[in-house]
Amino acid sequence: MTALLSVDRLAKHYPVAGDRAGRMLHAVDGVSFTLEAGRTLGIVGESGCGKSTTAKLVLGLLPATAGRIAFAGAPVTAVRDARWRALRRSMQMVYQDPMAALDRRLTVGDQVVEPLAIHGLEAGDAARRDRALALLEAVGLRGDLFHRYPHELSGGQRQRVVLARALILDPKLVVCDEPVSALDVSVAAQVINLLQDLQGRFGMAYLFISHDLKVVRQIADEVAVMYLGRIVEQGRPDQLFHAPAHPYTEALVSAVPTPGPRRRERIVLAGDPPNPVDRPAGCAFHPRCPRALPRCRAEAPALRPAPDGRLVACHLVPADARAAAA
Ligand SMILES: Nc1ncnc2c1ncn2[C@@H]1O[C@H](COP(=O)(O)OP(=O)(O)OP(=O)(O)O)[C@@H](O)[C@H]1O
Repeated sequence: MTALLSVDRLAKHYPVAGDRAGRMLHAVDGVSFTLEAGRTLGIVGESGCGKSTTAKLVLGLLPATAGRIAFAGAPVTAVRDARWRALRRSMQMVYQDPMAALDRRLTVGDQVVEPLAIHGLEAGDAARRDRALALLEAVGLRGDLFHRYPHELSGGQRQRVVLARALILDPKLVVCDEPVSALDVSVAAQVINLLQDLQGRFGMAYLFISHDLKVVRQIADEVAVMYLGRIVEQGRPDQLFHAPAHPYTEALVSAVPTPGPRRRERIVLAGDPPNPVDRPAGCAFHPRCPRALPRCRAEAPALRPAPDGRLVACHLVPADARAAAA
């Protein structure tokens, strides 16, 4: 079966402004993953690890330095031709700040139907209105908000409008970049529930980006942990939460408060993430790793399957013997 989205050794490097040595910033540095139709892949990691850049590359909003992206079997590039526009209909984006995504001068109803006009899919006025009302209902908004303006809504309501607007094109993939980070905890939980409900109803896949492991755990079928432009661990949320294998995942998980007696001791990592211009030699995590070995300073670990099927890039984690022999 062909994956809906397949990303192969994707990289995005930026020249460092004014750097005489011609050094490059490695924002994304060889990321590979696949996402099946109707599933959710979460991407987590600290600020600056390359999550948003990965999202923009997947959507064809930025040209990649290297690597390949295929969506429904067709290559994704950032060349804005007719094929790109057709692909973009099937891939929608939901950002952190709904106010920035909405046009202050348009009513809720007009915002929701606008993508139909942008993509030349205009039906009659009545049909568009019915479709918008159905989507407002699907995202849990009352029809009487149709004539309201974004500033008259709460943050949670605005994010629901953004979702209705994304869904009117019937996308196969919705890239959600920190979609609930700007919302209060209880509203964020409602929006996460709504996202799950909408996926059950409409069947789209989510690429769900967040710095918040707790949120990703709730929604994702699979989680990829990024560190300095690379995936360091990828597996099911329960695997990563109950027994994180990479010391970086372990530190992230230890920072998530858990109720009850099984409280973990929080692992505080030394220092900030290193600069992606001066990527440390060997494993990029070794300067902050509490368990680094001499080998970690010299040799970059590959992302390999562990015996339980997850992928881990760490010299401390034994590889699956079958995969190692292959
Ligand atoms: N246009 C650009 N030019 C140069 N460097 C960039 C550009 N965009 C991003 N970067 C750098 O690439 C790295 C990855 O950035 P990115 O925004 O993808 O990270 P992120 O994990 O999404 O972080 P955040 O959660 O803060 O958005 C950072 O070091 C960032 O400064």
